[in-house]
Amino acid sequence: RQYLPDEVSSYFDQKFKNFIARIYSELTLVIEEYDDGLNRNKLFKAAKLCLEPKIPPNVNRIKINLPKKESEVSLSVEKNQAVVDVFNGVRLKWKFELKPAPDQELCNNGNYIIKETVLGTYIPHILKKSKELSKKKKTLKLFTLSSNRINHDTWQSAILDHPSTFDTLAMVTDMKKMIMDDLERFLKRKDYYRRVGKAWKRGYLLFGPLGTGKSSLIAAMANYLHFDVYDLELSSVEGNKHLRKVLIATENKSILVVEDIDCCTELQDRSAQARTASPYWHSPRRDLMLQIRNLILFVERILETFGLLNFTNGLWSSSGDERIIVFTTNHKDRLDPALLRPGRMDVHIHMSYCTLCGFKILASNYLGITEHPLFSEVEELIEQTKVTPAEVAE
Ligand SMILES: Nc1ncnc2c1ncn2[C@@H]1O[C@H](COP(=O)(O)OP(=O)(O)OP(=O)(O)O)[C@@H](O)[C@H]1O
Repeated sequence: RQYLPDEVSSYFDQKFKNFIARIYSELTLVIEEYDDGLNRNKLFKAAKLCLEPKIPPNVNRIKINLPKKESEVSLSVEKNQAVVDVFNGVRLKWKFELKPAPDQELCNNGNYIIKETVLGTYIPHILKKSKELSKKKKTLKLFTLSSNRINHDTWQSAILDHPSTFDTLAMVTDMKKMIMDDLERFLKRKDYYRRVGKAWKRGYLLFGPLGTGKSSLIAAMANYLHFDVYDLELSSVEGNKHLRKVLIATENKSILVVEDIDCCTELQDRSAQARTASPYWHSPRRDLMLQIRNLILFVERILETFGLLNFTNGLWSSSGDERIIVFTTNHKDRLDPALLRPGRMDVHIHMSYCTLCGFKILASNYLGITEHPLFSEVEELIEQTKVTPAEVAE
């Protein structure tokens, strides 16, 4: 104590403690992919993102992949291989393990096991780095529900490579600007939503005839925001419980799309099916049977609508942040008014027939023409007829 300065003695002290810790103590942290069976653990995702580029020299199994929009082959470590990361002089050993699924719900589950870790600094470092990496992410994803009966509540992803942007969209300029401004405002309003006690989400209803660009607009929104898209087909949802499960499994910063919302109940088709399937169809009691069946279908329809309202308003909205939900319909008049009220569908966008402005955008996109002597004639004609942008494009 008399001869050694404090800095020097504490340096050796620390080194000695580290040495002892290395020999005698080993801490294992387990990071499950799902925290309670439903919610994805953000740390798991962050760790996966940060560790993927690290290929240790002694690994003998490496996955290679050439993703769509990329020019370089990407490498990643196979399951059950260890990856070593060094942080502030500490070696951290990560292992991605596949647990045998306790039940089918968690068949994608896995654990990252960390040895010798520094909770206070290393984990925040991983979270920060993963945020930076995901900002740089180039490819968007389109998620659809798995058609496999066993894991029908898991989302399968494909690369979303839709070229539609707000520039290529045939739409009145003011309307485009309104949508872009609305999206921008939504992104900046995290604190506002918190302050007023509302979930940070925005609902859009796109309505209009077939081929007026509803899907193209959704793709343009995804490209503009750089958000992944979840395409939810209501016909593949088996009741409220299933719906809740699949919605909770969606990620933040995403667009949930429910197309053709007016077709979801298929009441007419189902009553027709019920009629043909009925053994009483040719019997004197058929009228009574039909009435009962129709009543059941009516109740079913109410329950489905109720479930839909429930999820737009309740659980879904509180289970994530920065969500956009887009409903599309060709028949706005057929929708339940409760579904249209503000707070559920914040912005109603009418996708209408082609205007001169839209025509000019399409002419420029398809033919590279920005001025033409026939434009004045086109202007007159386009006011007289109803033609969709899809027809003009064709
Ligand atoms: N507003 C538009 N701007 C640019 N292209 C459009 C537009 N509307 C339609 N198209 C063209 O027509 C095709 C079909 O359009 P899209 O699928 O977006 O229409 P939709 O309204 O979603 O149709 P549906 O209701 O049948 O799903 C697109 O691939 C695109 O090429």
